[in-house]
Amino acid sequence: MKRMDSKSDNGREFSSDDDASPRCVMEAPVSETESDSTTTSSSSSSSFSPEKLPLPPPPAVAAAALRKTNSKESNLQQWKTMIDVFKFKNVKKLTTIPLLSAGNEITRKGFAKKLARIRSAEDSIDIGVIPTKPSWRNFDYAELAAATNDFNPENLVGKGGHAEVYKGHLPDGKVIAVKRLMKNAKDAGDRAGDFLTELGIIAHINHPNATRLVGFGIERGHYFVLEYAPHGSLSSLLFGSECLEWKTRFKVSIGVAEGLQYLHQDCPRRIIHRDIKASNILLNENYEAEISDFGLAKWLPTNWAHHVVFPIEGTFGYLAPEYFMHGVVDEKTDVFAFGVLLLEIITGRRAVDSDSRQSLVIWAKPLLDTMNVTEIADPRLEGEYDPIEMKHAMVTASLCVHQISSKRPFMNQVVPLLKGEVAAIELKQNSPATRSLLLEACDLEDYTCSSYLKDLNRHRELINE
Ligand SMILES: Nc1ncnc2c1ncn2[C@@H]1O[C@H](COP(=O)(O)OP(=O)(O)OP(=O)(O)O)[C@@H](O)[C@H]1O
Repeated sequence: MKRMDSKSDNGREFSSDDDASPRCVMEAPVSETESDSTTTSSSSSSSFSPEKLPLPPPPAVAAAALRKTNSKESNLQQWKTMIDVFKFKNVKKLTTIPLLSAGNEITRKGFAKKLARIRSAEDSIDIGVIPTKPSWRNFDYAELAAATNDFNPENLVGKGGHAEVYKGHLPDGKVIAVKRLMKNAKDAGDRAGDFLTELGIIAHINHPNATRLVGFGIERGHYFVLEYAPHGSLSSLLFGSECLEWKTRFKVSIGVAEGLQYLHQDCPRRIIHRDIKASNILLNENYEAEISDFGLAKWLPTNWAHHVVFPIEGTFGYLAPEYFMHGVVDEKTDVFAFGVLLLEIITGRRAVDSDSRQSLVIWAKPLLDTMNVTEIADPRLEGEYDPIEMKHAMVTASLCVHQISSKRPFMNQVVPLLKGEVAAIELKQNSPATRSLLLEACDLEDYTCSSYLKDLNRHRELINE
């Protein structure tokens, strides 16, 4: 469940290129005059003058939320304060975006160029698709407290590194999950920014295999109000006391794959999740998978092939090599994590064994290469699985955890592969040969299991330092 942050190997800082995304959310609730004055005052703290730049992108989801829900003055003030703080942070962050090459001080000209790139990427995004009448709303603290019996510990259904999740009931009988973000080491502005980014992303998503937003709360903390998933997380079922039957496992695998395909390719603004793992897959009343926890998710505009990000965040055991070694992130980072998740579903083993600290990818590799179904399958299944589905799952997992990112399939290839609608060989023949330069530099044809293990260990050392 724990995420970890770490420094890159030489300690240099890569900044996330996508500060643009939260800004889209942020600009919304402030009127033009207010917006201008806020930006100007923020900019005075930095050497760069954002007011000389093109106008910000049009309003987005938070505007819709605010228009719909905020009648109270105090509420508006709360938002405004959060927005002011966030804008200040955002401008500060933007002024310090380093160049991709290590050690280079960013120049004003370089920054302007970079920002122009960011803006042109944003401009290509059609955000007109945001629903004008969102079904979610702003909850008062009193409503959330009433729903959760004053955040009674008995209602606590889950706890992650960043949040506590409480089961609750609304007056109309709807069952909800209230995710209360915990105060962490970050300051108020960063927390508000993170909250708004996550809110913007969840509000944007509309797919049966992704968690559904009921609303949010901003009084006395930051809250997401989500549809309640009665069967909890895949992690609790897969590694629980009872054996999860193969039929459900396979259904969940397809659901997650379809949810990821939606995020990567089909939703109006492409999204990478960056923290796909068993505890972030929830199961609804029909045991259908819902991808949850968008705390690390990033917008991925169409004309950015990938990002270089810092800090490296995610969950140990699920991280793709190019990400934990070089900070390179794109949708293939999620594909790798999905491959690890598939291996967990197949084997009933965790991504990293808690005792031996052995990586599941390394353990499974020889069994995948030889298609050794009996050895790799979870012994708790006692052979009770569909061998064809198992083989499809193995072939898919094997391709997804390829050390070389460009050799991993895209999620719209994974779905038919997993369903057995296409063979791996056909996939290879139809794959486009395009490779990005940066990935080309990171991909080493002779990247072996042992070098992966070495990198993984080095990475673990860095986290523990
Ligand atoms: N909608 C929901 N319905 C039921 N249970 C939920 C729901 N959302 C979250 N949970 C439970 O709460 C746990 C923690 O939630 P979540 O992963 O969102 O928290 P987090 O602090 O962001 O986690 P992380 O440590 O990955 O950052 C989940 O693993 C799940 O068991």
